Order: sequence, then C-alpha cells, then structure tokens
Amino acid sequence: MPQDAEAIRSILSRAPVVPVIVLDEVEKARPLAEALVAGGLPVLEVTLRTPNAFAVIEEMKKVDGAIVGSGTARTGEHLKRSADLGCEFVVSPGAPPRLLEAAEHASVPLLPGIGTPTEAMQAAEFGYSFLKFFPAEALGGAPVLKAFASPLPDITFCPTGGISAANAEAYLSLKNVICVGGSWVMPADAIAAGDFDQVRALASEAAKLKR
Ligand SMILES: O=C[C@H](O)COP(=O)(O)O
Ligand SMILES: CC(=O)C(=O)O
Repeated sequence: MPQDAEAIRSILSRAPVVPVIVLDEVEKARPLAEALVAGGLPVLEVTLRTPNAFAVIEEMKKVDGAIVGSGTARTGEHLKRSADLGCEFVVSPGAPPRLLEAAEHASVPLLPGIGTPTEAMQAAEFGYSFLKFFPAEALGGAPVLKAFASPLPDITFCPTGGISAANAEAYLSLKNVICVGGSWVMPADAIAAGDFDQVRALASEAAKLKR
C-alpha cells in the first residue's frame, strides 16, 4: 500500500513543530510529554536511538492528547515494533528501498527522509507525497526546499536538522512545507535538570510559529 497520505497530513497538520526526542530515562518520558503537549505541541517523534526508546514511547502514549510516533526507523522490525506498540506514525532519516518495501506491509504510516530530488522522486515512485527533508540546514536549508517546489509540486516536506526558533519560519513560510521537526524545544540541560517548565515555555513559543 502506498503511504497513507491523509493520515500523515492529518498528524503533521496538528502543530507547526514536531519535537524530535532522544531520551533514555523512562521516568522523564511522561513529564516531558506532558510539558510538550501542554505547550501546544502534541505530535511527538521518539527516536529509536536509545536502549529504552520503546519504553519511552509506551510512557508517552499514556499522556492525554499526545500523538506518539517513532523516529530513526531503519528496518522492517522497527516498523513492526512501532505498530505493535500503537505508534501513530513512524519517521526515518532516509528512504532505502527495503524500508519502503517493508512499509507497504506495515499498519502504521511512514514519513521517510530524503536529501536530494532523486531520492524524493524515488520515494514518490513508491507512492509517497509527504517526506522528511534531512538534515535540512546542513543540506542548504530553506532555499533548497524552495527550489524543490516547482519541479516537485506534488511533494510536501517536514524539514528537520538544525532548525530552531530563529530559522523555523523561513521553512514554514514555504508552500511545500507542512511543519518542521526539531529538538530545540527540549534543551539537554533542561531535561537533565528536570526543568519541564522551561520545555513547556519553549513549546508554547514554538506552537505560535506562523505557517
Ligand atoms: O538528528 C537530528 C535530530 O533528531 C533533530 O535535529 P536537531 O537536533 O538539529 O533539531
Ligand atoms: C532525523 C529524524 O527525524 C529521524 O531520526 O528519524
């Protein structure tokens, strides 16, 4: 089955920013998700980069209003475990054909990542119309995505990588961008200190970004 574009559109429309979460401390999962949701960012991408990532996902799913997905998915097994845990979406930094083939049999929608027009066109051949642009700033930032819009008008992006409050609106103002991803709303020192009020305040600012 090609990408469930309506499911992905509906999720990515919920807020201008998707927090990209790297967390191993399971006891911090709920207060972090509560702060992000209370600040106005309900869509949470929990990267599978830590040993406890799946346990973090399970905790975050208990938070009212949280729409939890996994990130950094690289294999069919990542897709299956994410679906079994009730993730509402799965994100990958790339779009290797074997992952896209596995996604055809998965019961959870995938948002794969691309960095070039050729990769975007390959993903489109698999039926994808929503893609991550990663790593956005390192690849040239908003001007590159703006240049994709005319030749690739059927593809909408969620850029991620190096985005912050200072440059997010440059992306969000583009017609081929639905939202941005980023970790700036949960600084590592705030998480380490358990300062979830700071996270909530940063999320609240991010939720007000115009798109
Ligand atoms: O690997 C990239 C992060 O998950 C998201 O990027 P960032 O930390 O630059 O916002
Ligand atoms: C970069 C990103 O979004 C991911 O690791 O899935």
